[in-house]
Amino acid sequence: MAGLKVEWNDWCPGCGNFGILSAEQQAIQELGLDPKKVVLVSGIGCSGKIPHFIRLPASGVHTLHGRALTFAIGIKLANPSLEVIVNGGDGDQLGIGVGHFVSAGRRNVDLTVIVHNNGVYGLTKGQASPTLKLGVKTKSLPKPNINSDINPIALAISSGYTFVARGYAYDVKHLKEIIKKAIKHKGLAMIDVLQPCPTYNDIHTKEYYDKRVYKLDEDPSWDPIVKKPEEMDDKMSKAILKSMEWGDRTPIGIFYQNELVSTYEQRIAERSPSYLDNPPAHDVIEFEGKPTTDVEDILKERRVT
Ligand SMILES: Cc1ncc(C[n+]2csc(CCOP(=O)(O)OP(=O)(O)O)c2C)c(N)n1
Ligand code: SF4
Ligand SMILES: [Mg+2]
Repeated sequence: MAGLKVEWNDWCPGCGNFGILSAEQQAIQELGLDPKKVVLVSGIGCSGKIPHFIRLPASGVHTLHGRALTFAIGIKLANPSLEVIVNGGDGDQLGIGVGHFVSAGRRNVDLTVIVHNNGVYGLTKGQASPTLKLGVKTKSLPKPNINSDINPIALAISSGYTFVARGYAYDVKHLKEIIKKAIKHKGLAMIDVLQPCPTYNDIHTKEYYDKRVYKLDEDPSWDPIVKKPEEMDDKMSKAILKSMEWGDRTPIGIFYQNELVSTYEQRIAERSPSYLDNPPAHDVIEFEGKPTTDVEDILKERRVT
């Protein structure tokens, strides 16, 4: 899908996805990234259409439901010089894909993961997503939600994500700044974006969030950045506690950031010194239909003696 220019868009009027798309596009441009070195990887859902709708000559892969993160990790590890951004719904990443979401934290691959948190399965007409709270009844549910919810911020922090933030789709300027920081962060970044779905979620609307969201960065005492290893437990606990604030006052901004943890790419490079200069994507794997890769050569550096 490299360089695809799409002039249409079929999101419903007022959908929060427009704000996310705009913030993401502006973040890429303001950081001065070469769009040809940016890859957007999405799952299945309304949110999954971002790689089609972006107006930049970036590459995009619209993958399978719940599997965007696995494709993204593969792309980044094959070619660490690419900037890889994952876009997926709350159902995609915290329902069917939650196993990948959790285990990705152990590796800390240098990626940005954006969760479009609308409380519903938008594309399939409004079933409850994993972020909808117990007892809440959105308009296409016949009865109130029978399941408890997942807190994406607390889950990401406890899984090992090293940049964890929340944005609001209707505050594009603020969200853009968070996306820029997440992209610049060295390690696995997750942004939980409050994304109104005016078609199926009549509870968490723009009017609902406009009254409730407040910015963490406006509180001078809030410092989410881990600067010394001994601060880690305290900052993690404070961030998780803060993520439990919900309802009348809902915080947005950076909850936790820690660049003291090595990335998976650095860990591989320690074992295979040529990895970063000569990653797998540079290998010529076939010539005139015949494989050129000598597996013995690749395995040499990894041999356990
Ligand atoms: C393996 C698989 N299971 C189920 C589906 C059906 N399906 C498509 S999108 C979707 C949920 C979409 O919700 P979410 O991930 O929250 O994205 P949104 O549409 O809200 O952006 C489901 C269950 C599918 N496409 N593939
Ligand atoms: S169904 Fe909801 S999430 Fe999907 S495009 Fe419409 S408003 Fe957006
Ligand atoms: Mg959803």
